[in-house]
Amino acid sequence: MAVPVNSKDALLQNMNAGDYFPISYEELEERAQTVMSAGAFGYVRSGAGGEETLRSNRTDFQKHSIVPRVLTDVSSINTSITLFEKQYDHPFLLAPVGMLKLAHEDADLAVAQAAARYGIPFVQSTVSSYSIEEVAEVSSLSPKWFQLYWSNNRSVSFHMAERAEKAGFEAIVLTVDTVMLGWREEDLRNRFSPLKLGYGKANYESDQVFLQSLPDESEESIIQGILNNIHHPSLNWEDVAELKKRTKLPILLKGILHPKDAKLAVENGIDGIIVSNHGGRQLDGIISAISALPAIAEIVNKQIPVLFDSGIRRGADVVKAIALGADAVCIGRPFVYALAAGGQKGVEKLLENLIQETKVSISLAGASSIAGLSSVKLVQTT
Ligand SMILES: Cc1cc2nc3c(=O)[nH]c(=O)nc-3n(C[C@H](O)[C@H](O)[C@H](O)COP(=O)(O)O)c2cc1C
Ligand SMILES: CCCCCCC(=O)C(=O)O
Repeated sequence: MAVPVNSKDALLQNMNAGDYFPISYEELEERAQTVMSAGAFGYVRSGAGGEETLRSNRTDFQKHSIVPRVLTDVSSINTSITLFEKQYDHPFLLAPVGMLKLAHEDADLAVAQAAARYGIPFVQSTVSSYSIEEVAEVSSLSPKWFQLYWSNNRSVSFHMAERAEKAGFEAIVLTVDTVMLGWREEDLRNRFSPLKLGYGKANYESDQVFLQSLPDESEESIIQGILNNIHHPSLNWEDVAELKKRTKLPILLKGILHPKDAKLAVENGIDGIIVSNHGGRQLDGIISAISALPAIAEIVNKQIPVLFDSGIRRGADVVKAIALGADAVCIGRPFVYALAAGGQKGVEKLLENLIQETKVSISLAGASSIAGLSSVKLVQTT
């Protein structure tokens, strides 16, 4: 399958394609709903509480409008970015999403291979459906980062980071907004718990330090052990400092929304941050991620990379987030739905469309590079 190089090629390719594959986020979500169980789909789609934040992640994007420039010669577009001294062709990563077997049997293996095809970093979750080593095996030469969920037993956290480093992962993303799971009404309604179903156990059942902490290695003990480990309300800056001492990899904190925490991250020598509200899945009623971004970008002032997620659905969203100060964005739910709808090929199709739509959006905004987006004007409406 050739990768389209502009919107005309994409249109032709789509016209010649056999089966229709959903293009928009809305169509993808609809398709995913038809192939996933109600519990699994509800888990992916939903947000915490009354889903106010899930909604504002989108509606606040719509409050920012691009004021495009014309006659700027956009015949040559460069969408590459550099993070931690490595260059990537596209300004996006795939956000960590746990328990991907809920969407497709091939889960992380399919997604890692799709991302590899475009040189897009895949961020593997701690609660992934395949282990760190299994993902490394299918994507040995391509960029991948590891997302760490802190564990009550610190030695388990340090050991997971060590395994990721050994397996060739290039950064550690420590998620700091999920010290406990948010109040998720949809899952309560559906009586749905993917952790209890065992979809997120791959990294635990293959971790000697974790296994040694259990009374025995039965399935029941493993699941109970994960549940005990994953609830980690005491996580604090000292733990982060300790983690930093234990790994050579850059560490990013995911889930930063307050400028003071962004400042503390810089002061504590953290290598990067991800502005995110976890896709509205943690605390409901909090600031949308896009509203939090400008003040954080301002305080960080380019000292470390600022990544962004929660609400990216289209190329124009990528333009807006970068114009508001992000260095790169992470894609979440769209790739989960694409995985459910078409496995690895589905994720590839999504990425192709997103790459293409982002290029078109950057060009039509009047810029020709990611750096050029910082001077694209946005106006805010209420
Ligand atoms: C089903 C699902 C599982 C997720 N699992 C994780 C996870 O294991 N670790 C993590 O840091 N974030 C996790 N996230 C949050 C994503 O990394 C990301 O912040 C979020 O999906 C962004 O919002 P969006 O999907 O609406 O764009 C998960 C999100 C979803 C939808
Ligand atoms: C307390 C950690 C459970 C992680 C579940 C995966 C996740 O992040 C999610 O949003 O769901």
